[in-house]
Amino acid sequence: MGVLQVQDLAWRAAGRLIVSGVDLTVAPGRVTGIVGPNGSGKTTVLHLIAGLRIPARGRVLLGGEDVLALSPRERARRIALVEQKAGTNLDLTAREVVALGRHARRPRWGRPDRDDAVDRALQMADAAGLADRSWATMSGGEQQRVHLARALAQEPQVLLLDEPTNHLDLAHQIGLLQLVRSLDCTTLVVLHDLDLAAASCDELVVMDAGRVVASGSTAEVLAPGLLEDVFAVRTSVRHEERLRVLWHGLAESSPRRDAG
Ligand SMILES: Nc1ncnc2c1ncn2[C@@H]1O[C@H](COP(=O)(O)OP(=O)(O)OP(=O)(O)O)[C@@H](O)[C@H]1O
Repeated sequence: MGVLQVQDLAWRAAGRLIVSGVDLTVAPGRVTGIVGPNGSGKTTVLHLIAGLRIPARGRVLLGGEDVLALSPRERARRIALVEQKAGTNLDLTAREVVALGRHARRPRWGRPDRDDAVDRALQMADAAGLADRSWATMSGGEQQRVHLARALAQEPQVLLLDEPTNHLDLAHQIGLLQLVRSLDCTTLVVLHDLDLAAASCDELVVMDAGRVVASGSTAEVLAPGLLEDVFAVRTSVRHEERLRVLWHGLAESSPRRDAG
């Protein structure tokens, strides 16, 4: 399993740079969180890493190989993305949605063997009870668990998660992040909840206005001064049985926001 390296990444749309100068490195098996205000470029970075967008500058290397040089099949065997908003209009059951994740792992010719990976993935995502339910009738949180199962069924080296907990109840939020930590995957996860990020990420990357403004170990990065600057919120950071971020209210003013 190779290291994930993002080097000097930039992407342009509608005549403006949406992200630029983005560098990050995720070691095999580590969980790195990306945090930042709305519109700061987090989803764009995940899409660039997944090879869904072509960078204006820079590159993404997985184990030293440029992800854009990989065939779509090879990319799907190595990288799985759970999108923030992902729907399908097709009338599929949850099991059929998860089976889509096996596409790149099936033999190209001949009948596929019975594939236990779909059941395993459904169980890991606590979605086995949903297997025969219609995708279209599921709640947001149920759909989110099935999407995670689809990504797990890919058996990827790199797991990219875009706000994977935003529809989940608290037990499933904690369960998902514990699961992610237990996987043998290199994981990059976008989170809005700084306390969940504190509890579950080895490293953090903070984005603001399309740039990385801080990165490093979670304990180093989560400093109230930086959080006030970037998020315009007053916080305190506690080292209790785990690292915790508590918010106290909006900041009076923020130099970074006021400048923007
Ligand atoms: N195809 C596009 N054309 C024009 N602008 C775009 C396009 N895609 C993204 N953007 C803009 O780029 C900026 C960054 O978007 P992105 O979705 O990466 O942010 P984000 O940090 O993930 O935000 P959020 O926390 O709200 O999900 C936003 O201002 C968005 O409107």
